Amino acid sequence: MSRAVLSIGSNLGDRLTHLQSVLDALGDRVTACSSVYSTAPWGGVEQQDFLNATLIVRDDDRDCHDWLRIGQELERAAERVRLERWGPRTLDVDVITCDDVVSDDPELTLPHPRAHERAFVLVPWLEIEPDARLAGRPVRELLGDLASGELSGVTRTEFVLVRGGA
Ligand SMILES: Nc1ncnc2c1ncn2[C@@H]1O[C@H](COP(=O)(O)OP(=O)(O)OP(=O)(O)O)[C@@H](O)[C@H]1O
Ligand SMILES: Nc1nc2c(c(=O)[nH]1)N=C(CO)CN2
Repeated sequence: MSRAVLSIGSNLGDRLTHLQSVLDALGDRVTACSSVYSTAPWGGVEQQDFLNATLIVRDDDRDCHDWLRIGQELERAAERVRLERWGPRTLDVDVITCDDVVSDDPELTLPHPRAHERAFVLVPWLEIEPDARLAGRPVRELLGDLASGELSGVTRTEFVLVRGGA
C-alpha cells in the first residue's frame, strides 16, 4: 500500500488533455485532485505558461517506485521530448512525497528536492490538503517563505479535471 502526492504539469500542445490523461489512467486511485492552475514558468527558461495540478493517489498494491514508473509511462504516452532542463513539455509527472519515505536516490528522490521552492506545487497541494507537511514543515509555512512574485504567478483557472474516468 502506498499514498503519494503527484504534481502534474503541461505547457505544450493541448495542455488540459495532457493533464486529463493522467486522471484517466489512474482512475479511482486518485483520491483528491486540485483545481487546474495557470502558472508562470519556474526555472528561468523563457516558455509558455504551464497548467498545473496536484493529485493525491493511493493503491493497495503499489509502492513508491511504481508511481514514478507510471508517471514516466504517461509522459512517454504524451510524447514528451527531453530537450532542455526545466524546458517545455507536453506532460510532467513528479512524485512530491510518498508515504513518509526519505531518499536521496537520484532515480527517485523523496520528498522531491525542489518542491518546497515551487508555488505551482504547493498552492494546489494546499487546496486539497490544508494540513499538508513537506519534510516536517507545514506547506502553508513553506508558501509564506516564497517571494510574492512566485505566488502571483499561480492563478486558479476554471478548467476542470474529471476524476474516475478510467
Ligand atoms: N521525486 C521524483 N519525481 C520524479 N522524478 C524524479 C524524482 N526523483 C528523481 N527523479 C528523477 O528525475 C529524473 C528527471 O526527471 P524530469 O526530466 O521529469 O526532471 P524535470 O521535471 O525536468 O525537473 P525536476 O526534477 O526539477 O522536476 C527522472 O529520470 C527521475 O528518475
Ligand atoms: N510553472 C511551471 N514551471 C515549471 C514546471 C511546471 O510544471 N510548472 N516544471 C518544470 C520541470 O519540472 C520546470 N518549470
